[in-house]
Amino acid sequence: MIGGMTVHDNSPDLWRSTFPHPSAEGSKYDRGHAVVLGGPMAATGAARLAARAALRIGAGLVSIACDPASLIVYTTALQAVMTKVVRDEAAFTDLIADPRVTATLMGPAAGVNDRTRNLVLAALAARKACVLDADAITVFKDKPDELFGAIRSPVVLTPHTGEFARLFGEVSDREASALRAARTSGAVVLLKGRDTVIATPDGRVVVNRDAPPWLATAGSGDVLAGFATGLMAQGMAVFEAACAAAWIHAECARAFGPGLIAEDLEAEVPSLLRTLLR
Ligand SMILES: NC(=O)C1=CN([C@@H]2O[C@H](COP(=O)(O)OP(=O)(O)OC[C@H]3O[C@@H](n4cnc5c(N)ncnc54)[C@H](O)[C@@H]3O)[C@@H](O)[C@H]2O)[C@@H](O)CC1
Ligand SMILES: Nc1ncnc2c1ncn2[C@@H]1O[C@H](COP(=O)(O)OP(=O)(O)O)[C@@H](O)[C@H]1O
Repeated sequence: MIGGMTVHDNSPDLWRSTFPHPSAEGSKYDRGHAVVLGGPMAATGAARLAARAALRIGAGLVSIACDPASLIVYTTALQAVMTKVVRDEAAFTDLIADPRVTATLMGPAAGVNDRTRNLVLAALAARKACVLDADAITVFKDKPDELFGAIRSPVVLTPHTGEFARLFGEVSDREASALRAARTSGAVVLLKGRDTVIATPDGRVVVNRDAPPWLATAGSGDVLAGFATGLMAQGMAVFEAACAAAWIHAECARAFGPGLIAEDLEAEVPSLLRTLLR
């Protein structure tokens, strides 16, 4: 108990019973379809990292929704991840209206502009499981209430400390700040750092402690967002998916060791999954 809050340390005991297991009879469609918003031509890496992470963690299908100009980059750089050209908000809304689309990820290198803002609002209007990271958070810095008012479905916000401050004010006590933010926004808030705090609007608080320092590397947060999205796409509840993603993310970094770059994280997933699914 800290300051009237009960805070649990993250461990598979908290979420293993709801971790998605592929069914023997199922097809890829039974494992969910995640749609990741791609960044523009000059900033495709973050969405690519996230999309591959979502696939690696078990989503049956992952598509990157991209503008026509950047299609060539995504299609040549990715194989198992699919690409869908999205010219405008209406096309994005149509894409995610497919009942087989089960989760969306918005924000990694999307750009801080009206397009990102409108597509985030479109994603939230679809009322599907949704992860909002990076620019999907920053783009609402002047109008956080507009974002909070649009959150009516299972949503995870994954800010680093700087992004957190843009919506909620400076972080003081990390657990109390994350809990306050979850209550204010109506979303699960995953506040990243060495100790990552995951808090829900109904008062649950979990801390994933002592991630190795080499996890603080460019693109690592994009991989984390992809893990959470891939788990939610498979139907895992939003809080449990956020906790599982944070735990797996840190364990992948621990397993790889120093010298890690973001691309290395997903290679550690299969051995962790073998243990978790046993
Ligand atoms: N390979 C890629 O294409 C990558 C693209 N990225 C994208 O680059 C854009 C900028 O991302 P940034 O994460 O630099 O964010 P921002 O540029 O939005 O914010 C960074 C600023 O926030 C402040 N800050 C405070 N606490 C911080 C913390 N704990 N970690 C980081 N910054 C903190 C610092 O003043 C820092 O200058 C985003 O669109 C992001 O998705 C990054 O994800 C890195 C990898
Ligand atoms: N000192 C630290 N020790 C361990 N992990 C850290 C530390 N600082 C940040 N991290 C982790 O590194 C990741 C960085 O994510 P983020 O800030 O979104 O970077 P990016 O936008 O480059 O992906 C987060 O998962 C965070 O929890």
